[in-house]
Amino acid sequence: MHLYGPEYPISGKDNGATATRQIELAREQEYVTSLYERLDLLRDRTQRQLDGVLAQGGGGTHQNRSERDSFAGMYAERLARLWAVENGLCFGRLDNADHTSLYIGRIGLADDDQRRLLIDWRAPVAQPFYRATPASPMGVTRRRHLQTKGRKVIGVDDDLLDLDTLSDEDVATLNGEAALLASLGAHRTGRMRDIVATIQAEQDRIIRSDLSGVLVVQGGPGTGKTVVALHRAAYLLYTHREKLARRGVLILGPNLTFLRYIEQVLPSLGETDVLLSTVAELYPGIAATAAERPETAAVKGDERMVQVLARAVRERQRVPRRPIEIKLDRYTLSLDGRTLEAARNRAARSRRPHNEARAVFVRHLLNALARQAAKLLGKGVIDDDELADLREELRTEQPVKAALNRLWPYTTPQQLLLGLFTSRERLEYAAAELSPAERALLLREPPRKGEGWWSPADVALLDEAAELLGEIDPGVLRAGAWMAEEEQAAARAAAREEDSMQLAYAKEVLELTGLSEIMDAEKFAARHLGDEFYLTTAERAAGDRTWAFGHIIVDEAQELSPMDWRMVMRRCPTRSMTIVGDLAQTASAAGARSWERVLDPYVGGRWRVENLSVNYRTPTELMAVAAAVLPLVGPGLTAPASVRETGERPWAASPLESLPEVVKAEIVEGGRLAVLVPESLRAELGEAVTRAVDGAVAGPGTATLDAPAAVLSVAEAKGLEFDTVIVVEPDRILDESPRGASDLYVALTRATRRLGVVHGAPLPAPLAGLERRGDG
Ligand SMILES: Nc1ncnc2c1ncn2[C@@H]1O[C@H](COP(=O)(O)OP(=O)(O)OP(=O)(O)O)[C@@H](O)[C@H]1O
Repeated sequence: MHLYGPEYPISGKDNGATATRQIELAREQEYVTSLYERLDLLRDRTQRQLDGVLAQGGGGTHQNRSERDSFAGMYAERLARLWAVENGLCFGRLDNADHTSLYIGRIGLADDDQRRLLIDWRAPVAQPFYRATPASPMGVTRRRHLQTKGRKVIGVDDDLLDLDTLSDEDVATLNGEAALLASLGAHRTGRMRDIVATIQAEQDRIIRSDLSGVLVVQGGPGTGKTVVALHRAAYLLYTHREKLARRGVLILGPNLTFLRYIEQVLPSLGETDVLLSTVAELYPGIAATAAERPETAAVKGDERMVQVLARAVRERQRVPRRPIEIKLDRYTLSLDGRTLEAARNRAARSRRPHNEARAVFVRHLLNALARQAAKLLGKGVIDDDELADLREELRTEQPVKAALNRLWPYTTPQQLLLGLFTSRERLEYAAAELSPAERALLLREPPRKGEGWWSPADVALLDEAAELLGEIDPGVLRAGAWMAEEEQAAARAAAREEDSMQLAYAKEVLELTGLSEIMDAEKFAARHLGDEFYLTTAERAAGDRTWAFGHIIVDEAQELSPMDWRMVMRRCPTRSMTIVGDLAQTASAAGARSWERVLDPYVGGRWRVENLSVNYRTPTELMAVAAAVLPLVGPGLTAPASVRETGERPWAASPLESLPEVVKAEIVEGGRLAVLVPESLRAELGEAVTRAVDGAVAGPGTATLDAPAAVLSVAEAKGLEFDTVIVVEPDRILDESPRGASDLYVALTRATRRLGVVHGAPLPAPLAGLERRGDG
């Protein structure tokens, strides 16, 4: 039963019931108004507390300042949280069999006597709001959804769970599902919304599942995997705040547009300190934006690259068989093959990474050189102290330093990969297990000025290389003498950029906290940001390659390559993870085909899987078309069941040239529209549509989220949804990649209302039966 407010007039057939509903609405309004009054009061109080701290100014001891800053940070954060929950503060009520009622909302509120006024949706007592059913009412007689607009209650919608305990009047005001269906039928805005008011029972189980261990959430398109994963992040932060606030939560998504699409969900749930990232951004300081062929990315993602990189590092440690000479002012020293080999073996046996094992290698050789020098100086037998003195003397000699650098060079991950991928000889040495064709895919030109060189698939390789190479002593790194000249310039430029970023951040912090009047941003940056004092956990984690997160959520997880998984697992030694994906949607050639193969190497069968089976996005009529394509993806796959019908039938139109006109005609229907095209036609069709249709935008980029019409490749539309989708040349989408069938399935499942196909080439068999529209 839906109780409509004045903005939703209902038929006047039953005036008695209408009056009852109006009274009911007025009652709820009264309560909701009192909650907002409480919220306003808390905001005022917190603002005053913040003002009080800020009024103390910037003086005092370091300890005073740091205490003040952390109080200011705490109050500012609390204030931000209180402001974030303005919309939809309270969205539900539970009536219990013991005649008590609880109101459920985005945060918990209590009065000054600690009486609960509003329960946070994540609290255990709120669980029945999402889980109770007539078969298992969990002590609840009625679940009520409150619809609000601003601070006004505009509708009330009830689920009856225990008929016997309700009065006749109550029974007259009951219904279910209206809140969910109203939410699903709404126009899309280009940004994902939270679903806190309408979480379904199967989703709630996942959201509240244990923090520890690996949880796989498998589900077809539109089953809410992403939105559930985000609510799970909010739930875990609420329930394990202490643990997770320290170590942080990382959410990985497939691309930047997707991250922009989901970025408002957590703040709307009052959680701001979560790191959203793509795999391509996981190596601090590297912007991995270069495009490359999918076949190349597949080779880079292959597990055999572990061996390739290990051998590439060993190649840097090769020593000559012939003796080498080191000419000093007073004498000439020499190192024979055997000594070099012995030093190398000793360093290798230390099992330290390359840059750290260098100390072992160097020490061994310096000892050999010092003994030789003693002999040449006629010193006979020398003791340990004398040996040490000679060693240190030799260490500073330029020719000795040069020889050691040649024999065991300090190496950064960037240098290792650059050296490997730009040299046929090095590739042949290091990548023996790859076929000549695979090696050819890896070989490439050195970087050109102003051109991005690193691709997303390189990031996991850089990370692997960083593990094999280890840290370079910061003193050595700062001196930079071991770097080539252009690298030194790049390092200096990076340092300058970092400084200006810190300054910009300092200004932002000061403005936010109202301190800008009394504190100079430059001094503030020097004092606080230098020691990372003011950074949030997520910001600190973003800048640290070795950060270990408290929990990681991987969305569209089927796309990660084995090398990506190695990197992600290194970021989460406790293996507390939520892995969200759909194997039927795998597009990347290096992506997953089974969760066992992905996870068993790391957690040996100790992972649990939850399935989501209901599609909340795509109506039945559209899902039938997508389901027909599923057998092309693989045998035995089933499509999720849609939760609603719309009566809108999918259609097909020709010729291809009619596309701009078709888009113009469809755009009139309102909402957001996407034209999903094969990669090879993207430029051409993007141009044709944007020229003809006002406001249309061609991807990639986040501007496509806000445009009324966007032309995108299927990869760019991953994880997104639109009111209307037009899929172009499905036959070419199928043929264009080894996982073309998955791509087509993804494309056909992006619409929430309307679906059309525009084609020039014949339609693939599963789509041949589509209703024709206006063929010319
Ligand atoms: N309980 C719910 N109440 C309201 N809306 C919901 C609910 N569950 C899911 N939705 C909506 O359904 C749509 C699909 O959700 P989501 O994008 O999370 O699905 P997905 O499984 O990640 O899809 P895909 O794999 O196709 O990317 C979103 O608009 C989401 O808000």
